[in-house]
Amino acid sequence: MSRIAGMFQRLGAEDRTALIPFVTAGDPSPEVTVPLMHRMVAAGADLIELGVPFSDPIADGPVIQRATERALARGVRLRDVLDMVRRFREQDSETPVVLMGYLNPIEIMGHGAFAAAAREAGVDGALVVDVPPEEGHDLVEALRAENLDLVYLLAPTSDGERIRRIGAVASGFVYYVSVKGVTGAGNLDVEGVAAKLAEIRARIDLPVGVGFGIKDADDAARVSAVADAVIVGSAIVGRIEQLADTPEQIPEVVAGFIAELRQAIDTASHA
Ligand SMILES: O=P(O)(O)OC[C@@H](O)[C@@H](O)c1c[nH]c2ccccc12
Repeated sequence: MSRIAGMFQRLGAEDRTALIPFVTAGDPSPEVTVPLMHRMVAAGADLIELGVPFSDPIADGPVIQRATERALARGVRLRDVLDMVRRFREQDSETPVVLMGYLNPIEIMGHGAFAAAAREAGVDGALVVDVPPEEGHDLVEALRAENLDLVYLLAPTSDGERIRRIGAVASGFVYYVSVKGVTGAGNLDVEGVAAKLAEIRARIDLPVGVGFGIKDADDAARVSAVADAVIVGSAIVGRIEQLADTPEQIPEVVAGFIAELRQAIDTASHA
């Protein structure tokens, strides 16, 4: 069983919802990321979604775009991100790591080379935003050959046919984007999310993570009542941005926020 499937199975048995923080690798500097990942796990993160910096991040809102710019300014590239995961794995063999990124840097490395290097570094899966499920893409085959999970995005606009198509190729979990637009958007409609999740679950037998627009403990609690995982990006990355000049404070402040989210989720799912 994959590390991701194992994590969801373990939490499911306890009737708990997973907490998935997103951070951009190398933001605000390369040294911060690995210690930050460990602190997030200690504070209650169940899986880490690690963003690979890319110069044209079409799906990302301003907060994550600025994080990407900080990381790129420090020269952080795909190889460096893999290296961070390798170092993270020296002390953590349990927590799944999913890389979130865009196709271009992967194509430059080569699909097969990327998949092999990701596997070897200890990556568990990838969410490649600009690879749609209908393209029987080489990358998909390459990742599958290395037993890496493939995470796909579903949106409020995804119809039954698209949900079915994604169900045929996805593994690990599927990511439901709870609001239209880019990351960091507002207006979380939990009832709308619940209705769409029922439609997804009728067609896909995988855990469903929900992200986009979850900005505090209250949002996390409400979403955790309906989702298998709560994904939080911009609210964390915004805190990192505020501490960009005092990076030594980042792990502690982010861990404090993660602990708050964790507690809200556990209280809500046991309610
Ligand atoms: O930032 P938000 O609104 O909390 O949403 C999570 C999101 O940032 C993270 O999962 C993510 C970052 N970049 C992405 C690109 C596509 C889909 C998802 C993402």
